[in-house]
Amino acid sequence: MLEIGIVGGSGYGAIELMRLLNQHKEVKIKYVFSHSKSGDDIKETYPHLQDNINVPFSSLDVDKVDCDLIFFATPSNVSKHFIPKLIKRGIKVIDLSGDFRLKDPAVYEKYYGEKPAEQSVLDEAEYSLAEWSNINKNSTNVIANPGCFPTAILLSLHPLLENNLINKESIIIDAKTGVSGAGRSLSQNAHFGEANENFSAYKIGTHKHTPEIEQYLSQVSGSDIKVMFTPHLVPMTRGILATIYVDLNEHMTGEALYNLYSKIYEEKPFVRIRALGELPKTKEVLGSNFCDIGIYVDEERNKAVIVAVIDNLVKGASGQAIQNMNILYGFNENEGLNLLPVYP
Ligand SMILES: NC(=O)C1=CN([C@@H]2O[C@H](COP(=O)(O)OP(=O)(O)OC[C@H]3O[C@@H](n4cnc5c(N)ncnc54)[C@H](OP(=O)(O)O)[C@@H]3O)[C@@H](O)[C@H]2O)C=CC1
Ligand SMILES: CC(=O)N[C@@H](CCC(=O)OP(=O)(O)O)C(=O)O
Repeated sequence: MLEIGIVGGSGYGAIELMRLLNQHKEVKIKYVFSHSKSGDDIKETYPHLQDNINVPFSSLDVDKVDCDLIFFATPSNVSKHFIPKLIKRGIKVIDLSGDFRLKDPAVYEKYYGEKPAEQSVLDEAEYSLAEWSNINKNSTNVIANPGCFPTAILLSLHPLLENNLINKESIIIDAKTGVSGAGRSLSQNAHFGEANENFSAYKIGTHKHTPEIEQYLSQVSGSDIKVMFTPHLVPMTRGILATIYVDLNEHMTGEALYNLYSKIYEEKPFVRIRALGELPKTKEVLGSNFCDIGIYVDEERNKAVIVAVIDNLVKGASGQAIQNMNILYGFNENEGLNLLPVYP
């Protein structure tokens, strides 16, 4: 059994890790670390976990912790202070935060407003969009789990850039998220009175996921890619829907693009290409690790519109982190993640 620890224990990402790992056949949750609730019984904070997660919240001591792998489900500017020591002690790490996603420290500093991680660890960290992962059990010690918006967006755009099908300057991304994307701690935007019956765009041009998206797409295409990315907050708890507009390089039918996506994702169990004419809805992936993608080609205007949905807390965070763990250790990629969406 792989022994694991979870940091950020009382947050949404950690709770979702516990829900999913509880039915994973290859792992045992040895520690749930919490800096605010150390010593408390988990069920005092989360009664719904009663009798299922039987370890107390504890404090992380990097010199004493003894397990194989640690998930960090903490805000940015936390994991980078612990990870260098942990990997020196032979403990692998999957980081759900953004601390190790951006390779250029100056870009991290600009978008996160904080000092970047130690350069050597930043260099060795693997950004792992699970469907296109390069991780390897022998050499990977730190996995940077992608952000929630980038997950839906990069799975949608990867096939187009890899096959040089679009004008690289034409990418416009209009994305919507539910409020759980902001985490469990209180913030004015996620407050019921602000979010309920309301709909707003935010952080245009300044969102930290813009450079993350550009970094990945530039690697796939082999040239410098810039995108227009506008996130929106919608009054729902979970879910992301990204609508992506691109100019096609050459005339293409909807059927041809659908066939290309279907072939590319044929062997990837968590990406479902929806039938032509069908557009996915957030509830159709709720609680699951699926990313559903719908395709539309406007043949008159030579444009394609790709619509992708994920559950931000599963495929956008904890589910993908477990998928990455499965790939890293050679477990069945579906292990712990064989969940159909909750509907309605
Ligand atoms: N919510 C989402 O949809 C997604 C989140 N992410 C990323 O995953 C990470 C976790 O997100 P999420 O669970 O939603 O966030 P939450 O705010 O719900 O939880 C984060 C937890 O981290 C712990 N924490 C907070 N501050 C500190 C600190 N200074 N030092 C140590 N621990 C701290 C707290 O738990 P405790 O007090 O118990 O230690 C807190 O509950 C974030 O980096 C987020 O950006 C990524 C993709 C999607
Ligand atoms: C609603 C809301 O605030 N969503 C968050 C989602 C970010 C996230 O969770 O991803 P990271 O891991 O990159 O922080 C945001 O837009 O910043």
